[in-house]
Amino acid sequence: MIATRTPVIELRRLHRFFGRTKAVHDVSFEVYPGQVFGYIGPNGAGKTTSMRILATLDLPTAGDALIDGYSVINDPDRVRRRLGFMPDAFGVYANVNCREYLDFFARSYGLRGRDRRMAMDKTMEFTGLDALAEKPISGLSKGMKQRLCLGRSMIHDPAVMILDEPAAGLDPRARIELREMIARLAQHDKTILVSSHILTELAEMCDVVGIIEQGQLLATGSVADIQRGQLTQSRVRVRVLENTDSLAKWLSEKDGFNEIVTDGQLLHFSHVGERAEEAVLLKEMIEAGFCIAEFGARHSTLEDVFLNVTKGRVQ
Ligand SMILES: Nc1ncnc2c1ncn2[C@@H]1O[C@H](COP(=O)(O)OP(=O)(O)OP(=O)(O)O)[C@@H](O)[C@H]1O
Repeated sequence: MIATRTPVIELRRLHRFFGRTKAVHDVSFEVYPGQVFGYIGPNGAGKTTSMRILATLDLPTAGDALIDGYSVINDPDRVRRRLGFMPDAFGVYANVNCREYLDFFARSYGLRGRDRRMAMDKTMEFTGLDALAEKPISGLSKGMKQRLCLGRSMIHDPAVMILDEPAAGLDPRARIELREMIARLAQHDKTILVSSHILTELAEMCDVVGIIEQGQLLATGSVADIQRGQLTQSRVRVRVLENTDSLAKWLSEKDGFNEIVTDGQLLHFSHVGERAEEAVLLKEMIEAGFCIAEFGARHSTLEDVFLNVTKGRVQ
């Protein structure tokens, strides 16, 4: 999706303190139309607190949050109409089937007559729940309950969806299905803020990520942006046509290249530093007379980035 310049979700120096706990401490970021923003952090990082403020369920201690330009403090009603919130806990409703459950939320959003029926049909079809319309909620699997919860948060066709740890507790198949649904929502021009501590899940579905810990946003940007902004650890693999041991000795005399292992024509080593240093190293190897047939580095995954960024700061 191509981002335009007006953000749909905006956090402006958001703070929320509970006594001495700084649950959210000076967090600012923007999400643009059609983007999927991954909000990543360990337990207790402040994700739910910020999302609850965006959903107008709590107020900030300082700062503001805006949906489509409307402040959660000054214009909560307008915010609610534009926003669908999927909380991390599914509300329990005894003796209600899927259709009745969605119908209740459709009516709560003021949908009447034909509009309500159309919204129900669309939501059931989107979530794949049409076959289970008459099934009591108590008999649904966790994955189906999550679909229903997603359905409830999109019944009024909001432009913005806030999804708090939607993948938590799902089996792998249900996770894949959820991921596909989120991708389809983005294709329908929804702007999505989705939280998780399951990092690899978000890497595949998000355009942008923000890493939060102890209430503070440590990094935002695309995964590649975050990697560029810091030193990364790489495992480099080199194939040299001859003199592998000489190359290993030559390399061991340089700073910053460790865990050197040779295996026939192959040489592996670790490198912590800027990516550009590896390109310089390759040039130096060739200039030193080594016949390099292959040179490649294994890139960090989002999980690596997360671990790197939050290193030593997890609560
Ligand atoms: N109502 C509250 N009263 C007091 N402290 C709170 C309250 N809500 C949250 N906190 C504290 O604020 C911090 C942030 O919590 P929050 O639930 O936002 O984190 P989270 O990133 O969503 O974590 P999780 O993944 O565990 O849901 C935690 O230290 C939590 O104990």
